[in-house]
This record gives sequence, C-alpha cells and structure tokens, in this order.
Amino acid sequence: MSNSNSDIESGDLDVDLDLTDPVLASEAELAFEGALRPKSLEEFVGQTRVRGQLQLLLTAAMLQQRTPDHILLAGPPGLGKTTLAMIVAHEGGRPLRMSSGPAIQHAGDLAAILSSLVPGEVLFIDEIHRMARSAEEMLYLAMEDFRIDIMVGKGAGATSVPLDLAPFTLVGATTRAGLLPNPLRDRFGFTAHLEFYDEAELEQVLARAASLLGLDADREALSEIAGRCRGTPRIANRLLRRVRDYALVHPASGSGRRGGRADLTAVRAALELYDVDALGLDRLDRAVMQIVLTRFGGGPVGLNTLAVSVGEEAETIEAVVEPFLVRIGLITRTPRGRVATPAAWRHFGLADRAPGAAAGLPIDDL
Ligand SMILES: Nc1ncnc2c1ncn2[C@@H]1O[C@H](COP(=O)(O)OP(=O)(O)OP(=O)(O)O)[C@@H](O)[C@H]1O
Ligand SMILES: [Mg+2]
Repeated sequence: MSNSNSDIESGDLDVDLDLTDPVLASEAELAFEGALRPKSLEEFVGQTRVRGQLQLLLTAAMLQQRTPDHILLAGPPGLGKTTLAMIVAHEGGRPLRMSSGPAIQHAGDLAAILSSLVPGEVLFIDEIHRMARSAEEMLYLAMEDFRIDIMVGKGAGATSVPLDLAPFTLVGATTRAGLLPNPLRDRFGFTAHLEFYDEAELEQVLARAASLLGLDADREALSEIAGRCRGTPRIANRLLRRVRDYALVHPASGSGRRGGRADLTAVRAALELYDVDALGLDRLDRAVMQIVLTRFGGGPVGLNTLAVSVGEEAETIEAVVEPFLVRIGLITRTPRGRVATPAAWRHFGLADRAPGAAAGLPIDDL
C-alpha cells in the first residue's frame, strides 16, 4: 500500500469493492460501463494488432457484400470483448443479438435463437465455453452451413428436419479459450487474443472517460490510476469513478469542471481508501499472494489448494487473479504449482523470509 497524505484511514471503513467481478457490479456500475463503451474501432484504444485484423476482416466483407466470418474474442475479463462485439455489429450497420453460454443449456435454446436471426445479424455469445455440449454440436453445423437439424418426435419415430438459417456472424467471447473444444475453435475464421493494456493506453482510456464524465483530471493523476488498474480498462474506469466521487466530496481549492477536479493527492487518497495498492493489487490478489508466501513458504502450490485457501472458485483464481500476477512477475506457473518470485517477497516486505534468505543470499539471486 502506498503512502498518501490523506486524512482518511482505510482501516476505519469496511469497504469491499470487487474491482474485477462483473457479476457483482451494481446496475449503476453497469450503466456507467455502457456509457463509456467506444462505439467504433477508431475510438477503441490500444489492441492495435487486433484492431487492424478486425478492420481488414470487416472491410473485406463489406466490399464483397457478405457477412463477415465468425470471430472468437479471447482474453481476461474487462479488456473489451463485449465492446468489440458491439463494434463489429455497429461498424457493419448490422443488428446485434446478445446471448451467453450459461443461458444456452439445451440445443432447443440455441435453435430458438438461430432460427429467428435476420440476414446479416451479429450473434454474440458471451462465455461461449459454458454452453451445453448438445448446443455446441448444433452450432458446428450452423456456423459452417447456416443450417441446423431439428429433431421432430421421440423414440423410434423421431426424424430430423433440416432448417436453413439466415447468414449470420457469430462473435464468441471467452475468458478460457483453452476450454473450447477444437471443432468449435476451428470454425471461427479469426481468433482475437486480447492483451492487457500498457500504461500509455490506459491513460488514453482514462482521459476519454474523464472527459465523458466531465472530470477535470491532470496528467499525473491519470498516470497514477493507469499504473494501478491491472492493465484492464474496466478497472481503470471503475477506479476513475471512485476518484471522481472523492473529488466531488473533497473539492480541491480552485476551479473545476462540473464533475470535479482530481489531482495526484485525490487519486492516492481515493485508491488507498479502496484498498488498491501501488501495483494495483486488490484484496483478493493480496490474499492469494499472502497464502502462497506465508502459508506455503513461496510454493509450489496447486491451483485448487490455493482456491480453497482463499475461499474462491478455482476458475476465478485462474481467469481473473493469476494472469495478472503472472504478468507482473509476482508468481510463475510450474508443473508442480504456483511459485512466488523474489519480486513477490520484496513487494510484501518479506524478503528476509524468502527461501535461501537465511543462507545470506541476496534476494535477486534466489
Ligand atoms: N479499448 C478500449 N478503449 C476504451 N474503453 C475500453 C476498451 N476496452 C474496454 N473498455 C471499457 O472497459 C469496459 C469493459 O469492457 P468489456 O465489457 O468490453 O470487457 P469484456 O472483455 O467483455 O469483459 P468480460 O470478460 O468481463 O465480459 C467497458 O465499459 C469499456 O468502456
Ligand atoms: Mg463482456
């Protein structure tokens, strides 16, 4: 936790803000997210490679007046998958139908959606790895031939009736591309792998959001938030909103725009209050790291053991917490489990307890 000259003690308040779980986000947060979503590829910040690839695919389809190929968007939560799906529809002037894997639990659920698509429609299936297996098989045929077979009747008298579908573009999103069966993955014409954003890109995301919120935030303030949002635009926007709240409640001297004025002091105070440390680790990240470091002496620890120890789903640890911890070099994945790096021991002020420290090795040599 960084020092701040705030007069607020974060320990006095029981604030439990989940910065990563979209399911726990309040409706207000979701409305806020929607309002900040870029509407075109041009407005979409960063992911230069994916943007170029998508642009080419969409433009080629437009030139030939056909529906674009199916697109799979893969990557950790909050990096812009839903936003890109909406952009694909918007850029081509096509209607968009939104569904999700957990909502498709029977082949019939999918048949109902597919048979009601209009020509050229974009069908977005979020969390596509959670779709029922029977629906997955129906989707193979639908993606390839724009056709499905509907079973009529039961038992020995059952027959399958083919049904032609309107040509459509499937946009699938997944945080766990590895869980998709190969036949499904292979039927996408293009897979976009979204990467975490760098700080310069996050500053752009934040500058855009601040201006939409009418918040007057200086460069230093935005850069501080950018360094603490785990490479994730959703978290950047959410932290910015907390900073905006802080700026409204503690107006700095001098003028501000309608949404208030935020400087470095306000950012540090707000983020300290919400328990976001200098690296952007939140409570869950820190809980995971503490367990690896203190209970398991730095590891290796298996994913399931870790999940049980912090009382979280293994899936959350694997999809939400771990990719970031690996990316910033606090843990590494080994065949025997997760292992803390020297940087982790240092960040948590435990360098003297690191394995080998007693032997007098400098921590960087461990
Ligand atoms: N490249 C970007 N430029 C600007 N804002 C972005 C960008 N990517 C994402 N955002 C913002 O981040 C928020 C989250 O993005 P989005 O909902 O698309 O993420 P997601 O990948 O679908 O996450 P999940 O896996 O949780 O569904 C949106 O409100 C959007 O405004
Ligand atoms: Mg999404």
